[in-house]
Amino acid sequence: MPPIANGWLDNYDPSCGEVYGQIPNSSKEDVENAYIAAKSAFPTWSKTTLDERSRIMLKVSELIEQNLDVLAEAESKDNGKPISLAKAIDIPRAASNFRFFGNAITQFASESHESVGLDAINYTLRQPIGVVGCISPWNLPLYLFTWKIAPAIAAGNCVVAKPSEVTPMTAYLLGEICNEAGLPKGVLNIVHGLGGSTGQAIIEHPDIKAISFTGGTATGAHIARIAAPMFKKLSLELGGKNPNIIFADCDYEDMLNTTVKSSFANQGQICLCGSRIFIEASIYEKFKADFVERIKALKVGHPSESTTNIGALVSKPHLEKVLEYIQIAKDENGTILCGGNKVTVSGYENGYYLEPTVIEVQTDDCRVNQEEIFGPVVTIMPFHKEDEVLQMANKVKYGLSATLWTNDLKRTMRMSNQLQAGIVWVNTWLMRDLRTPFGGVKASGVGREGGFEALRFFTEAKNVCIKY
Ligand SMILES: NC(=O)C1=CN([C@@H]2O[C@H](COP(=O)(O)OP(=O)(O)OC[C@H]3O[C@@H](n4cnc5c(N)ncnc54)[C@H](O)[C@@H]3O)[C@@H](O)[C@H]2O)C=CC1
Ligand SMILES: O=C(O)/C=C/C=C(\O)C(=O)O
Repeated sequence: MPPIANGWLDNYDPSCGEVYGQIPNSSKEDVENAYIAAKSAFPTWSKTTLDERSRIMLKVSELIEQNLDVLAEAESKDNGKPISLAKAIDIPRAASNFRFFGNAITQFASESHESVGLDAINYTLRQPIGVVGCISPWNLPLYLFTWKIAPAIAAGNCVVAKPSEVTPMTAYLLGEICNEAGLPKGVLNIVHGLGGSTGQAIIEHPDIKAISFTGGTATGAHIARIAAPMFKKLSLELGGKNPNIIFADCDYEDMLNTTVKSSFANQGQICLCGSRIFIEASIYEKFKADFVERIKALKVGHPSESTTNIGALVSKPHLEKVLEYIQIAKDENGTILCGGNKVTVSGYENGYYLEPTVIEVQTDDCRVNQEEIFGPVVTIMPFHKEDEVLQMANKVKYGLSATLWTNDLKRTMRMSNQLQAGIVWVNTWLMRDLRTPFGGVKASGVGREGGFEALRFFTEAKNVCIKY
């Protein structure tokens, strides 16, 4: 539906820097209408059988898979990521999110507790909350939008959902798919628009009782300030500055291949990317030479080219932010080992392309090692001792994920226990099992997504105690 106040926003194609469409800039009134539609759908949807909810969600998943090419092209055009990546990762994961939660809801069980000796039994209901808000970012648009919506509707809620204004296209297409799959009207209400107005209207809405948000830490803090005094349930998945810790005893080739991906996949715009690489001193010089050689070989190019490894950054302001950090690195006496410059792609001269950049830093407390850059920029530095690297790994305000490369089991256990992170990967990166808890500590967020954690978030526990 067009926005009531007829406000529109330009939508850019980052691969060429041109406007290619317009999206609604929804007002508070549009959000209110979305809320009213959700509220009226809730009594029926919350009583719809689990089998029927599951059937519709599996149909959505199937339709996402059938529309793989269209969705991947749309995602790539909106975001600048290589089409090959959208086809291999983003869109299949969006389908998995619906399939996973469509199945999970049929296995979700509540608990009972017998009060032995008191002749009483307690059972705990897990009731849907009502109308909930889902707000997602631009880096993995459909992947993260569906990661929130799927558990919310599986649990029987109705949703007001806002994708990022920077990458709205696949959310729009998902709406059509949900209609085709037979999701009843009002269960999912997608509103487009700016964070500060449309998003703000969602978080301020007195009757939207839970907010699931993924995005920047500053925005997360703002949302918490508004939502906490209203006693909303909050799930905040925020930024990261994740350590990638490499010991000399690791499987070197495997580590090198994976580290290229964990540094630069999706142009480094994944909150889980390992942006601070710490290497044991005995293999530092070898790693430095091999890594830089591999990064120099990556091809920056138009997202539609099958040979492109690194596409365009998502927006001009974001490109400028990342370039500022490269300047900060130079000012801090960091050494740019490769990259650092904008790239001009022939025929797409105004696109937002940047070389993958590796910076050698002297200390772990410089700004480029402490602040989230969220682009194709990583730092490297050597370490000598386990305690030393553990201390550096933990000495940031964030605590989302950490990656550890070692074949020493005792060290794995010691480090995993002490790393301040919600997720630790050992000898792998971004290996996802959707049943596992997903989220961060410290400034990386509050709450956990994934599996039954997400279904618990999107339900209220009510205990019933019966004396017999
Ligand atoms: N997944 C992650 O960890 C992400 C981290 N970031 C980080 O955040 C920085 C800023 O990027 P942005 O695009 O500005 O992210 P953002 O946090 O502002 O945007 C994420 C979502 O929140 C919405 N939003 C913004 N202000 C809001 C408000 N007041 N109320 C409700 N919703 C609101 C946006 O419209 C978007 O849908 C990035 O440079 C990066 O460092 C950005 C995107 C994703
Ligand atoms: O759930 C996942 O597999 C990945 C999530 C990634 C983000 O939340 C992010 O980059 O913001």
